[in-house]
Amino acid sequence: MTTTIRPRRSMLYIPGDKARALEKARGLACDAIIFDLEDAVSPENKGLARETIAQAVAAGGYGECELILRVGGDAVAEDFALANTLAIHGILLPKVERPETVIAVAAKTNHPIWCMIETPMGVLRAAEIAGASDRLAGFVAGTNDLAKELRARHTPDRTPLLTSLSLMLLAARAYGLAAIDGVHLDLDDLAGLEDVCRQGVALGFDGKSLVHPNSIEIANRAFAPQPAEIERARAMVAAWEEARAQGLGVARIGGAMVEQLHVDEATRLLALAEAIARRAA
Ligand SMILES: CC(C)(COP(=O)(O)OP(=O)(O)OC[C@H]1O[C@@H](n2cnc3c(N)ncnc32)[C@H](O)[C@@H]1OP(=O)(O)O)[C@@H](O)C(=O)NCCC(=O)NCCSC(=O)C[C@H](O)C(=O)O
Ligand SMILES: [Mg+2]
Repeated sequence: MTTTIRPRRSMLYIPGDKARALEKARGLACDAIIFDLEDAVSPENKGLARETIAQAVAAGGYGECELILRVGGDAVAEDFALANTLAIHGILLPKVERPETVIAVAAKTNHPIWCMIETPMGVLRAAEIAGASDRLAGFVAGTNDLAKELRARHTPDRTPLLTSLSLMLLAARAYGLAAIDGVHLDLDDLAGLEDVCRQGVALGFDGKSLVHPNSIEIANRAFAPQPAEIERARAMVAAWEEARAQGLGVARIGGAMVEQLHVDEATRLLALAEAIARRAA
């Protein structure tokens, strides 16, 4: 069995007023682009950013990339007006703290909705937010705002953020939503980026939000199923089919017991690997 699955290993933010970066992104291997109208754009450049994004999206050339518009800051009504004219795959709402925000936005646009969880209230109400609308596609962690609001430090192991990240993930998964990890601050620390990507995978995130092209390859590699995992998933499915053919409800590979739930996860992993391979081709 193969299920439809969309790789979201790498989501690259691009400030909406940076025409050169929007152009460069056409040749990048990220799974998604977040056109930013919030924190990365100064209030005086918001108009320019809207125009630049509109031209870039109309010109196209982003291939299979999922295109998402982050609205926000001042003049948010104009951001929604723009979103409704664009051929994009979703809008991202910053600093969501209550389900009513999602419900109100669902009435304003037909695009799938993503929410940034990046405040203490957003984390505490993540489950209510996740269940607010069937138009919700996923959560993106805003670890910078979160650290600021918590008065936490950015430590290499991210211990101060783990409770918030886990609560956000629990809520996302409870409602079948995607979950994307926050950005890595130090652009030159690629070893550190690799470590936090591994941590994000272990926590259960689907991918990582990024601010620079130099981090795409690392995120793509980390959030893709690893060769050993693919091999094991195939072995699991084969062992399971053999067991089922004998009327059994449990199988064994090596020292490990295999039940339906393990096969479900192996099947998801294989579908993700296939989707990534299709994209690379
Ligand atoms: C961080 C940057 C300001 C660094 O810019 P710069 O020093 O100019 O980068 P480089 O000279 O190394 O750039 C090399 C080339 O790569 C292109 N580039 C750079 N960044 C991007 C990008 N994000 N997307 C596409 N292309 C990019 C440059 O144009 C150069 O190209 P070329 O001309 O061919 O050499 C900059 O990277 C940047 O602006 N990044 C995005 C910042 C951003 O969007 N921030 C907001 C989102 S993060 C956030 O808000 C988190 C969240 O809300 C939270 O709370 O945690
Ligand atoms: Mg933020």
